[in-house]
Amino acid sequence: MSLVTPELPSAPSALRPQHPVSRDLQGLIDQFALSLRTGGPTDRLTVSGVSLSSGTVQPGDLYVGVPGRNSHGAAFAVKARVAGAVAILTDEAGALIAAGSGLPVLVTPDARAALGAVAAWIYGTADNPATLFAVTGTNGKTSVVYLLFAVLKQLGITSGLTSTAERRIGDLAVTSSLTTPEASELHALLARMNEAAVTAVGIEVSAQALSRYRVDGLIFDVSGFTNLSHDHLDDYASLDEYFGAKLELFQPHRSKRGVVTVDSDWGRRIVLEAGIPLTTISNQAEIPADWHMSVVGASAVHTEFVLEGPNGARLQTRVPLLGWFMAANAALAIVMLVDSGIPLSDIETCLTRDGGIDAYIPGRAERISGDTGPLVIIDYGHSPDAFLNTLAALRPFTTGRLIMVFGADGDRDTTKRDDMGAIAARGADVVVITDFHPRFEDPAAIRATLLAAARAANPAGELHEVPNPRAAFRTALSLATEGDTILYAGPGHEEYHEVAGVKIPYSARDDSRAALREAGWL
Ligand SMILES: CC(=O)N[C@H]1[C@@H](OP(=O)(O)OP(=O)(O)OC[C@H]2O[C@@H](n3ccc(=O)[nH]c3=O)[C@H](O)[C@@H]2O)O[C@H](CO)[C@@H](O)[C@@H]1O[C@H](C)C(=O)N[C@@H](C)C(=O)N[C@H](CCC(=O)O)C(=O)O
Ligand SMILES: Nc1ncnc2c1ncn2[C@@H]1O[C@H](COP(=O)(O)OP(=O)(O)OP(=O)(O)O)[C@@H](O)[C@H]1O
Repeated sequence: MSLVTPELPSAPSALRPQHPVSRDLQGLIDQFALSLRTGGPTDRLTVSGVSLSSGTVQPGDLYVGVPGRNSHGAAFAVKARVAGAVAILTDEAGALIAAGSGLPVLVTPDARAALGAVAAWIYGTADNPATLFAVTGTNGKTSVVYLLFAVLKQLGITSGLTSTAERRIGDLAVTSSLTTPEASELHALLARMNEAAVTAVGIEVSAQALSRYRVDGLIFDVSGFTNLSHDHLDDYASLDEYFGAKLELFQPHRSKRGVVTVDSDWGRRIVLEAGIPLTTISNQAEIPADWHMSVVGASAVHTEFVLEGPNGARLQTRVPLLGWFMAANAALAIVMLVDSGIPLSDIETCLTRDGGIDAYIPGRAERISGDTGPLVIIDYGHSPDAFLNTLAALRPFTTGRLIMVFGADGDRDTTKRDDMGAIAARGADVVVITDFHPRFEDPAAIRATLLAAARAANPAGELHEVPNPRAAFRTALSLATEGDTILYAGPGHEEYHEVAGVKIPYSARDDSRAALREAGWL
């Protein structure tokens, strides 16, 4: 039985503490040396929460207005007041915009930079009683956070997580929007977790979160690094800059200690440039590291591995997930737990009792098919490296043809598309190119780029272009038979397809299950 089922209840109220705090607004002004520009007296006002968006303001909130790509948040001060905000915190430019809003206007030089500390003060989360784990890297963050959660549950420890897929407080699940919540939401969530007696939290930390102060006001107990490869070059000028954002997690103002995968030059650079004590882990025997993971057995539904560490430490266990990289993610999670003070022997005892890690990770190398028909895997991979890894992981379990369905998302890093097309065409026998969140880009142009790259990489390869994702999957299924594998990469756990600003309901998991049933395979 899987540890976590996808059908858990969704409860947006779980993102806020159930027992709201009440903080004196004047105390906030004094604590952060804020200047009061306009508005009425503040001496009797209290604050019970904080919000970065007028759309999420709850009565009693401090509304924080920051400049964005489209507008200055201060422009929504009236909306925030109507929703119940008691004051606005903003910058000098915002103070001018919010002057007539009827809210007391508190000014600080950079309101986004102040948000984490302010939210921690309001929610009382600065000295968090829970053990805080952070995970960063291009691929594997969500998986490691879920694996931490799973092992903690098997150890009997009530834990929480924030990830691209979900926020979790014990068994309660809430759908996520951002990978790492804004600081206002993160501290509210941690306060809610404290109420629920959560004693360990896994937090997925994107590079964007580090660059945008989203994890300010916290110091992580143990931070993990998976890997770094081409992604997000729409946000960063170079891979070096992207790396620099992630490196910050391994400095003393962010984390107490770290566990770093040293299989890449990027991991080895963290070892040289970090300012905190580090433990190293490698998935390759020849690379020197404190811990080594090696895969000792695999099927299409599980991966068995051995983890060996200092002083003869050794653990052999399995994950109910496909691919060496899931074993690497599990090994990283286990070493992070050991570095937080949990004895390896305790972990071994419960994993042996349960026959391995009891984890379910929505949309990550997730098997959709049953016992007959083609093997169907839905995966959230949308970077060249993720394609490379999942295709390589699936090949040994494919006696027939490996069919890959994928697209590239619009309004995101366009420079990775050539590699995505080329890797798919070289690694799969049949490629079906479809649309995947074109957003405001022309979907036909995105497909044309992928098709050209795929054709150039493998001129003799079988290529199909099917714009509609539902139809694309059905095309793949019509080409498949027993022994074949279909890898549908991109949508993972997501429940919508985003076209020109509209989120059209679409679950690749549900739809591909339906298609398998229509074809008589399920
Ligand atoms: C590019 C970027 O970082 N955008 C973020 C930014 O939005 P923006 O600059 O477009 O904001 P805006 O629309 O100009 O609005 C300015 C301010 O007014 C507020 N506002 C706006 C309209 C309104 O009616 N009321 C209101 O209060 C907004 O909340 C915002 O604070 O500020 C918003 C909140 O303040 C963020 O939610 C939003 O993240 C968007 C959704 C985003 O996609 N971010 C990406 C880059 C991201 O962070 N991705 C990583 C994942 C990386 C991975 O794949 O691993 C992540 O951690 O999620
Ligand atoms: N350790 C790993 N090394 C390389 N590829 C991986 C690893 N773990 C996962 N992947 C691939 O990356 C995809 C995304 O995995 P996951 O969601 O865990 O990563 P992520 O870093 O959280 O990405 P995102 O923030 O976009 O969700 C997986 O579906 C798989 O294809």
